[in-house]
Amino acid sequence: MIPRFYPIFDHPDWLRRALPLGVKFVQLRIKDQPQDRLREMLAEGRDLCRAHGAQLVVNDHWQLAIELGFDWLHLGQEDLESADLMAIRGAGLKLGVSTHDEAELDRALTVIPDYIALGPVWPTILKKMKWHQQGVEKLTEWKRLCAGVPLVAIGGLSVERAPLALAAGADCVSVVTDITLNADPEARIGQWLEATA
Ligand SMILES: Cc1ncc(COP(=O)(O)OP(=O)(O)O)c(N)n1
Ligand SMILES: Cc1nc(C(=O)O)sc1CCOP(=O)(O)O
Ligand SMILES: [Mg+2]
Repeated sequence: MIPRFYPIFDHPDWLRRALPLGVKFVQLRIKDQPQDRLREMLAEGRDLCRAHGAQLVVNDHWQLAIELGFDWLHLGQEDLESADLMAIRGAGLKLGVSTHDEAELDRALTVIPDYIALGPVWPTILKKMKWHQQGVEKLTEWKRLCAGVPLVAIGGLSVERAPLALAAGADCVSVVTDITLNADPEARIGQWLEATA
């Protein structure tokens, strides 16, 4: 089973702030960086997480996840199209997969993922998406359809909404802007840890 709290950050500097507070499962979601810089940032994140006994999930960059000896990878449906799943599994990577509708869930289940993410449960301001808001009822449905695969709720989560997502069936709650746009991110992470303990 994965930890219940799963923040996502776009720079290892965030890990320097979050890991000492007790975050144990975290994603680096880095877009639009040159390959060399990306490699440096991921390696830095890997070393920071190892030093704190935390698990780091790499978003998107499956070749670098293999090259840098990561344990976890997250792929969306489009990422799955081009990823070499044999190589990913051969490297021992655990795999999380995004889903937004039943066709995507069916596709995700074929790769025997280590978690499935459903989103956006609430509207998100982080990125433009085809889906507006899935609602917590869909988490309950997904929990049943996931047949034992851990379920991650993502999209518009906040400290206040996290208990609703967990009560509806999510095993884990994932979050970006409720932390990164907060005036006091460290204090907000503390509230998240308390709400998901
Ligand atoms: C935990 C988690 N869930 C969903 C996503 C989204 O992945 P994807 O659909 O590939 O979109 P991008 O994040 O790559 O823009 C995620 N990263 N993490
Ligand atoms: C990266 C991502 N993926 C989503 C999905 O539904 O697949 S929602 C999302 C953004 C999550 O950010 P916030 O917590 O700020 O809403
Ligand atoms: Mg992706």
